[in-house]
Amino acid sequence: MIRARDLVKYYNDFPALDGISFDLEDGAILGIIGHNGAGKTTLLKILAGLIRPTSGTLTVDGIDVVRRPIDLKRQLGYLPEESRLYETMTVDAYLSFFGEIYGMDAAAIRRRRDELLDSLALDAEGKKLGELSKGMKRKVAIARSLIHDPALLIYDEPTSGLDPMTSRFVIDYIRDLRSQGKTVLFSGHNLYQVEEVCDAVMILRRGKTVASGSMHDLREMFGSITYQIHFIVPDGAPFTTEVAHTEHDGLYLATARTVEELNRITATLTAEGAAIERIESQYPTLEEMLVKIGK
Ligand SMILES: Nc1ncnc2c1ncn2[C@@H]1O[C@H](COP(=O)(O)OP(=O)(O)OP(=O)(O)O)[C@@H](O)[C@H]1O
Repeated sequence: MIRARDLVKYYNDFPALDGISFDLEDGAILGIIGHNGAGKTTLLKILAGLIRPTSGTLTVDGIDVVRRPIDLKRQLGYLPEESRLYETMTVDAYLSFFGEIYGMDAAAIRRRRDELLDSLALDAEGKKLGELSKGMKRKVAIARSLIHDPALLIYDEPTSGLDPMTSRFVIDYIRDLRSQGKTVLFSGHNLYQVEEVCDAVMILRRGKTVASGSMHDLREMFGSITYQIHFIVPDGAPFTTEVAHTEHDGLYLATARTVEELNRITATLTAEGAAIERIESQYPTLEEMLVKIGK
């Protein structure tokens, strides 16, 4: 369980984070989104114990991360926004090196490394890190974050710069990590992916949380569902209605904002001789929410 209270981070006199609080249960995925410079990386680095907040408290499973960041290391896997890999090392040597840092024995390292390379579909036999594609490098960095089988993963823009296929693979992989019981916090600019995979989303703006919760909570917060009522009217029949609507090539469309309004409109239209063709629910997307919030 992560418990953050009133985290503040100043870079000189600039408040990059300005009072962030949240709780996150084990085994959940939290997506952190916001415009460039909103404070996502700063928050993730604090959560990973890499930088200290100017003030505020943070505990992960009872460990005080601000006071004892080293104690968190064993159960934490961190993927930086840009991971610098040791270009001349092979993948095997690189992952072994990090396994050793975590005190794993050679057999355990080999087992875990093979398991990870297999699950990440990474075939880099004998290749040096400097010879790998961007997608392969990202997968190596993900394998590195998982070598010691940590319970908490903090991923800064895990799919940034990846092609759609690799990006999808990484998102599915993150989903699998949750099904293994791991807790994942990640930042991203691909809002569709965040929306798809996260149990909870936090929207940052200028170092503050402007909204957070499940996608359901956020949709409610940002103006809930609208219902689009598509209907047709019998050929040649004169059709007049009080219901506000648009018409294009014989296809009519009316919009309702509540279930009550939806029921009222469909009843009225039907009584007036229209046939309801279909009703579509429309939710505000994360992208629309970010646009609404502004920079
Ligand atoms: N080491 C630093 N020294 C001074 N200012 C910094 C430092 N790191 C970040 N900042 C500033 O803090 C603010 C938040 O930066 P941060 O990298 O956390 O944002 P972000 O939301 O991750 O942005 P992006 O989406 O572009 O990666 C920005 O205004 C940035 O310029």
